[in-house]
Formats: sequence, structure tokens, C-alpha cells
Amino acid sequence: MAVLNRFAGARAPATFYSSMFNYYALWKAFSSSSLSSEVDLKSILLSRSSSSRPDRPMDRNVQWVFLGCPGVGKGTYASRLSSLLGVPHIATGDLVREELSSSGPLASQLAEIVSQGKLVSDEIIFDLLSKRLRASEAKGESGFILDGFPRTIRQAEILEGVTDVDLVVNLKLREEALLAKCLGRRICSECGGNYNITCIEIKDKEGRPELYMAPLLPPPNCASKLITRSDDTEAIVKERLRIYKETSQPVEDFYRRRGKLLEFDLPGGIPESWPKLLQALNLEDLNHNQSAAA
Ligand SMILES: Nc1ncnc2c1ncn2[C@@H]1O[C@H](COP(=O)(O)OP(=O)(O)O)[C@@H](O)[C@H]1O
Repeated sequence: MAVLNRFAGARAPATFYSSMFNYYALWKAFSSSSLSSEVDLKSILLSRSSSSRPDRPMDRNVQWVFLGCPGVGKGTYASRLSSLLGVPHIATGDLVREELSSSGPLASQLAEIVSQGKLVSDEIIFDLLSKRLRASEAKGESGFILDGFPRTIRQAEILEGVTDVDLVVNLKLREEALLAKCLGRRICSECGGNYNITCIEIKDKEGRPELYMAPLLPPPNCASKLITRSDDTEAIVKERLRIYKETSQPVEDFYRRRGKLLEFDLPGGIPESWPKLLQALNLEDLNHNQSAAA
């Protein structure tokens, strides 16, 4: 029930108030040299956050987190919701890939970690996230949908220390579908659009369809510009799935214990899952109104 009340706030987003989330506090916390001393850090964060925490969480933009295994579709659904709710979609995986493709000092270090399917250190992630949040703040954005962060208990604790996350959506899909989805993922090198060339059809023992996910094919403009993520090979995806279970699944429990976790089993591809997700989030009316206004 607590969770339902939290995201009922998403029903009235027409007038978004400026976010009470203190980007500056998060940036300072993440970039603080005292990061090595967690005890000090927590006390600093708690004292800062008490002044930045909203008394009425519904009077500001949503602050949501998307959790889920590699390939589940966090990016797809987080990005759709970010457009619907008018909040930035911040994917730490995208931040890592941007840094990788730059000639910045971290690029070669990141290439080695990502190519093994391992997690980047919390410090590097905090640094990339801090920069992204500062850019967001400069554009006057507020609220967020985080995707791919937090991925460790420490990241979750730090985030919890600086701001109130309203809701954590945990997307779930069968493991054989996850691997197939990662292997079929394609990205347009020009516009960054995400597609999937695999048709997933899983049947039960009696041969009845259990899960069907149609391919998400690119428009003609993108078709000749598709690339594959370098970490979407079978061996690396399996390693990412293993690390997710070991390191990131405890984050689900972290939020479950705080009454913030919404479990969502994807019933199929986007056409089947999107309306159900909107329903689970009480956002059908908003989606309907926006579609009608467009
Ligand atoms: N919060 C994070 N903590 C540590 N490493 C991260 C984090 N977010 C992204 N990464 C790094 O970036 C890579 C790509 O992230 P992402 O696109 O979210 O992958 P996935 O498809 O595995 O969910 C990860 O395998 C990891 O190396």
C-alpha cells in the first residue's frame, strides 16, 4: 500500500514542482574525498539530506529507479516513462559507454572492465553520475529515472542517504529470454536507437506458447547503421548475469525491506508489456491524455 501511495503521485504530474532532490548534495557526496570513510560520509549526507528531503514527496517530480537483469529492457521502459513524466532518464551504462568512446583518461581502464562483464568501481560510477547530474541541474531538469544504478548495496545506501527514492521498479524476465535479447540487441550508430532482431518464442512442455516477444526492427534509415554492443557476446552476457545475481540482486532486497519495490514480470514484448506497466504504475490516464494531445 505504501508503494501505491508513493506512485499515485505520478497521477498528477501536469504541474511539476521543482525537484526537492538536491543534486548538489549528491554530487558533493559522491565526489567527496571522504568517500573512503563511509561513516563520516553517511553523517554528512544525512545532515544534508534532512534539509533537502521533501516533506511531501508528491509535490515534486518522480524519483524512480529501474532494476533488472541485463537485457530485461530497463532502458526501453525507463526511457518511455521519462518522456511521459518529463524527467531525465539517467542510465549509468550509457554514461560508461560515453566515457569509453571518448579519449578521456578513464577510457582504457573502463574498456578492460566492461569487456569482462565486470562492474566499474563505485568511485568511477559516482564520478560519472555526478557529472551527469550537474549537467541536468544546469538544464533546469528535476526528478529522475535511474537505470542501472544502484547496482551494489553501497551505491544503494549512498543514494538512500542523500535523497528519497519514491519507487523502485524491478523488471523480470526468464533467463533464456534475457540471453537471447542481449544477443539480438542492435543500436543505431547514428541516432542511438535501440532495436532487437531476435524473435523470442518460448513454449511450455505441451508446446503451448509461454512467452512471445516480437523483434523490434529498425526503421529503414537506421537499418544500415546497426552496431552490436561489444559486451553483448554470449560469454560476457553470462558473466554479467552471474554478477547481477551475486551483487545486484541484494539491492532488490534492500528496497523490498523499505517497501519501495514494485515487482513487474514482463508478459511479452513492448506491445504487451507497456500497457500493463502503465496500469501497474497508475499512469494509464496520463498516457492517454498525452497521446490525445499529441
Ligand atoms: N551502477 C553501476 N555500477 C558499476 N558498474 C556499472 C554501473 N552501471 C553500469 N556499469 C558498467 O557498465 C556496463 C554496462 O551497463 P548497462 O548498460 O547498465 O548493462 P546491462 O545491460 O548489463 O544492465 C556494466 O556491465 C558495468 O560494467
